[in-house]
Amino acid sequence: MPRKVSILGATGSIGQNTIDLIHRDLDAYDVVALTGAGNIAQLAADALALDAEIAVTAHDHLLGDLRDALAGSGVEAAAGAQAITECASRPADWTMSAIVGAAGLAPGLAAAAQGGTLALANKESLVCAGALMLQTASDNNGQILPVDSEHSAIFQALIGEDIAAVERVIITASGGAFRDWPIEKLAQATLDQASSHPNWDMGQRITIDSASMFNKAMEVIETKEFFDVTADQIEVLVHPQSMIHALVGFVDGALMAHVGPPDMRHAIGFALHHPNRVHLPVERLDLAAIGQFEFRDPDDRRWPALSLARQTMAAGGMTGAVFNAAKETALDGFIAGQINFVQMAEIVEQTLDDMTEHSGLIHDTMTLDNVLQVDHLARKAAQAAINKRAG
Ligand SMILES: NC(=O)C1=CN([C@@H]2O[C@H](COP(=O)(O)OP(=O)(O)OC[C@H]3O[C@@H](n4cnc5c(N)ncnc54)[C@H](OP(=O)(O)O)[C@@H]3O)[C@@H](O)[C@H]2O)C=CC1
Ligand SMILES: CC(=O)[C@@H](O)[C@H](O)COP(=O)(O)O
Ligand SMILES: [Mn+2]
Repeated sequence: MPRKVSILGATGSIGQNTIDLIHRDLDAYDVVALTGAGNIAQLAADALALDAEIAVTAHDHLLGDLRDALAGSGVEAAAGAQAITECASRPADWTMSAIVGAAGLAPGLAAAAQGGTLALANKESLVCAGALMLQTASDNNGQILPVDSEHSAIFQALIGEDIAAVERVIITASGGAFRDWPIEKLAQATLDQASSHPNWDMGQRITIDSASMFNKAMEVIETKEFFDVTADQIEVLVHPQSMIHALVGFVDGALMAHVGPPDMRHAIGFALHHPNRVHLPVERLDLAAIGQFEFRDPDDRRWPALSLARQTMAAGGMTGAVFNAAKETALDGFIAGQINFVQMAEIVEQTLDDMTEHSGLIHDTMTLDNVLQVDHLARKAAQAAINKRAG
């Protein structure tokens, strides 16, 4: 029986890598839903090639273009955030959650609520609402498998292990585009410079987050939400080669490292086939040619995002939604040229402080509505902080 699969964020970097794997063995899958936003040509081409049930764009004004591209094919077309959430709730055995940003939260929850396996690349949904995501999957006999490379690595290192025997979890960070820049030059970093990753080929937003270390800050929170470990057990280690993705340290002193090339088709393929391991089309590392692995401690002055993540975890409740919304708004501000690279962390810090006036809401019950309300207020506060600096 072919497996029913859906891909949310199909036109992006993770989505395209997922389609690459599915394409190689198309008879094994029935594609239910593919979603995208602005890239209608890609969305339509993939929906046709994979014979999807439905293709959905996030943008209402692009529905006509999508309908035209799919005319006569039998593939349904739809548009809007609501339609994405609706298609995510259609029965599927396996769903890839790879929309970028908090926009992926409601569709991810809808997919988790219909049971099946949710392969989770959208780290923002764990940062904003980790407990809700996990509870929703477990209430509906579903499972969430991590796709973020570090979290897939931790998951793999923990197979057959007792979590009580874990002493620490180390996630690696490439250091991003400005790893070796003088700190005093960072305020002049341009959008182009920040949009280039030394090792990974990814979407623009996560690439800039890697340069600011906000990606790793999110991943520290993601680790705490997904695995049964405390914030104090999570460490970040700069590893410029991005070949060791994470290490788990056990009480007997052993460190289990996950090593592989920087190619997301490993983590995606692992989540697609778990609990089996199948042949995947990724490079095999030649360790003798690599010669050595390099490590350093992260510098808090260069990457203040890491201590902001610690502050966020200590504050608890829905502070993760504040952190994520502030980070997304600050990133928009940097992309739009309203603030400089260094000011992104300042905006997040100020938003965390300003949002303490909503501490009642932040510590209320975690529901989708409450998370979205926190997200909305935090975006407003972050935008106000940006406007103050810009004007
Ligand atoms: N790329 C990577 O290697 C990794 C990514 N991740 C995470 O996976 C997620 C996706 O990242 P990545 O693939 O790089 O991102 P991309 O920017 O490449 O792709 C994002 C996807 O989301 C769609 N999209 C954008 N805005 C919206 C919206 N408002 N509503 C619905 N869909 C939208 C895009 O559509 P369109 O392109 O048509 O506009 C595209 O399909 C992120 O959460 C990221 O942090 C995690 C680990 C590694
Ligand atoms: C591929 C992946 O998982 C990214 O999240 C990666 O971690 C980004 O690289 P950085 O280590 O530079 O954040
Ligand atoms: Mn990662």
